[in-house]
Amino acid sequence: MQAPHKEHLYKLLVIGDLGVGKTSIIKRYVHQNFSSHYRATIGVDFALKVLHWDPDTVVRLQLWDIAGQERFGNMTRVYYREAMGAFIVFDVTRPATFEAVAKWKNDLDSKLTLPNGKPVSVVLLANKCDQGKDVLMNNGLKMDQFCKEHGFVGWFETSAKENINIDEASRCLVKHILASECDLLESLEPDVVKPHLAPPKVVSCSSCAKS
Ligand SMILES: Nc1nc2c(ncn2[C@@H]2O[C@H](COP(=O)(O)OP(=O)(O)OP(=O)(O)O)[C@@H](O)[C@H]2O)c(=O)[nH]1
Repeated sequence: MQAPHKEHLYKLLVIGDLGVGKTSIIKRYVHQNFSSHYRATIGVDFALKVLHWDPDTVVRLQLWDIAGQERFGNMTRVYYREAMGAFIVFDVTRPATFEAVAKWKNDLDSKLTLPNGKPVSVVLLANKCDQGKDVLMNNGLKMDQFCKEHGFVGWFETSAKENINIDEASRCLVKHILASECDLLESLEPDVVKPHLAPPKVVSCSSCAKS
C-alpha cells in the first residue's frame, strides 16, 4: 500500500462544565471504552487519535481534555494556544451545563483566533443522550438557530456510553478545520506561515483539492 503523502496535525480542545462527559467522549473515541466511574480531571489530559481521512491523507488529532473546574481561569489561556478547533460539551440532563455553553464559546473566541483573525471551528456536543433529552426538549427546534447565532459549525447529540455520534462529530469538525486551514494558507504570505499550520508534509489542501 502506498504511504499517504499529506499529513495534518491538529490540536483540538474539549471543554465544557464539570462532569459533562469530556473525558468519557475522548476515551470512547480513542480507546473504544467507557466507565461509569467518575474521576474529575485535574488540569489537562492528552490523547492522540489518528484518522485515515482518505487514501492520500492522514489527520492526527491531539485532543486536550481540559478539566471542567478550570472554567474561565487564567490557566485555560495557555491551554487554548495554537488549537485549531474545539468541542464544547454539555450534559443533556443538566440544563445549567447548556446555559454555560455560550460562556465557554465567548471565552474561547476572546482568547483564541486563527492568524487571519477568524474564529476556530467549534462543534457543540449534547452528551449523555442515552439518558434523556430534557435540555434539548426545552430548546427543541432552537438548537440550529442557537448554533448559528453563536458561531458553531455544527452540533450532535452524543453518548460516550452508547457510542453515538462521536465519530460523526469529529469528522464534521475535521472537515471544517481542513477548509479553514485552506483559507488560512491562501491568506498568509509564505514567510509568515507558522510551522504548526503548515507541517512540512502538507503539499496540498485535501478539502479544496488545490495543489
Ligand atoms: N449515561 C452516560 N453517562 C456518561 C456519558 N458520558 C459520561 N458519563 C458519565 O458522566 C460522569 C462524568 O464523566 P467525565 O467524562 O469524567 O466528565 P468530564 O466532563 O470529563 O468531567 P471533568 O473532567 O471533571 O470536567 C462519569 O460518571 C461518566 O461515566 C454518557 O454519554 N452517558
